[in-house]
Amino acid sequence: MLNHLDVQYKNDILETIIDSAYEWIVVVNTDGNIVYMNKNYCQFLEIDRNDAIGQHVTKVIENSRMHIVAQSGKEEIADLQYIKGNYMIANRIPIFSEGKIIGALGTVIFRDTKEWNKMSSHIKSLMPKLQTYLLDLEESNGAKYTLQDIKTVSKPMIELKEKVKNIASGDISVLIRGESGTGKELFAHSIHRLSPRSHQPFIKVNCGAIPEHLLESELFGYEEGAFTGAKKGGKKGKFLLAHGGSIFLDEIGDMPLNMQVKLLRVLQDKEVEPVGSVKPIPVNVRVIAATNRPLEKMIEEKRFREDLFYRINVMTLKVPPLRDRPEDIRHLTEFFLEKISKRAGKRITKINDEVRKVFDQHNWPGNLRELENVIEAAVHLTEADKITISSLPESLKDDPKILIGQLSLKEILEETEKRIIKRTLEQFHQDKLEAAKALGISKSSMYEKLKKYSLGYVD
Ligand SMILES: Nc1ncnc2c1ncn2[C@@H]1O[C@H](COP(=O)(O)OP(=O)(O)OP(=O)(O)O)[C@@H](O)[C@H]1O
Repeated sequence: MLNHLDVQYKNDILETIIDSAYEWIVVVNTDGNIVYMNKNYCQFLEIDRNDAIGQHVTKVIENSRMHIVAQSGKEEIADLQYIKGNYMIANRIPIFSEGKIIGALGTVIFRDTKEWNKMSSHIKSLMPKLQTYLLDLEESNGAKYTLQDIKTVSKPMIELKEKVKNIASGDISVLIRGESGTGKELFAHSIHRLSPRSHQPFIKVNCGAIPEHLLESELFGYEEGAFTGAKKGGKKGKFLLAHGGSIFLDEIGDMPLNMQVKLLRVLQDKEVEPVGSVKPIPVNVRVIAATNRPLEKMIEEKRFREDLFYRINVMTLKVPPLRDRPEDIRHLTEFFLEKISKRAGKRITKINDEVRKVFDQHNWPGNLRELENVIEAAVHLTEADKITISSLPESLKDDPKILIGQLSLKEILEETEKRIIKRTLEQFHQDKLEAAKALGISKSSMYEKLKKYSLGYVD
């Protein structure tokens, strides 16, 4: 139980806080009579606090509406109020106790509009600068995408996005797996952006694209004079650039074995040794890796180190291919169509039913990247407001699956055979013997088929 001294002690603390507050504060009861006014407000109004308390608020403060709010219960925020030759910006907030209105609290935040104008123009001038800093930060930080950029209506993808929210804040290594073009990079960016390291750098390394002899200096940097052609002053490697932030090791399955050993050492010892240096430098990075390779099989074949696999694979995210999330095909088609046609300055809003069918039945080996490219090409080829089958690339139209439901199995097989022969002949510049050899059939069999399909190549 609180004793009298405790209550007095708390009251004194509260009184000091309220009295020294920058704002001017007044409290009225439901009759509109002042029950409290802080020291600063009394000084401004040149009134003794004891004289103010008990008086109706309209007698003490010009143009006050406190008594109205203490009756209506409706708050008034940032209202302009003219007091003693100045416009004030006032907030009036009703006070409730046990569900009943018992009065109102009034605060004046800025003493006059001049001060407000000064403040707001200061803020306005700061905004573009802030924007530039944010853009700079984003650029140097390198992580452009967030979870909102990963468009999906598919359940496993929605669950994956949820998983990202749960694991992003931890500092654990994440391995993102999935076919090419499924969106692995978007997930890597999102993890970084949701992590406590989000204001630190995000550095991407494409382990498959950097020539083997340059990979070590790219990753760990080099000292001045480390080799002929080395830059003056040396070069910082990607690990040191990522210090404090995250490093995204894309295509890690393509990293040569000797580099895998060096990478493992860095991850274990948390220090890097630039080429030509003997002094290791401590480094603090979170590792996010991605691959479309079958790492387990590569371990069996001794093409990927098992110890490195366990280091990077503390948590796995498996991004499903587009063909396993058919609901996303339609959703992402709409999304890409809107995005691309807007960018191209066209108004293409519709997609022919036949095109939808082709999309639904296509295998999408290149996943979302392929879908995006197909729509990009179609948008540029289309003059009307609708995408039709004629604007699709041949490879898509050739997919025999689109014939299911239209032809019998025998007819589909024959149609496919015809297309393959035609394409092989094109590849071998109409040389029938070479084409027959490539297809593993005899010369006579080739002639028979040319005749059967009326390909018009029979001599
Ligand atoms: N869910 C999605 N919503 C919107 N765009 C997406 C989505 N997934 C992928 N994309 C787009 O598809 C393209 C490929 O994505 P991304 O580069 O992340 O794939 P990836 O799996 O990393 O491919 P790779 O293995 O070839 O590096 C990008 O242009 C990306 O913006």
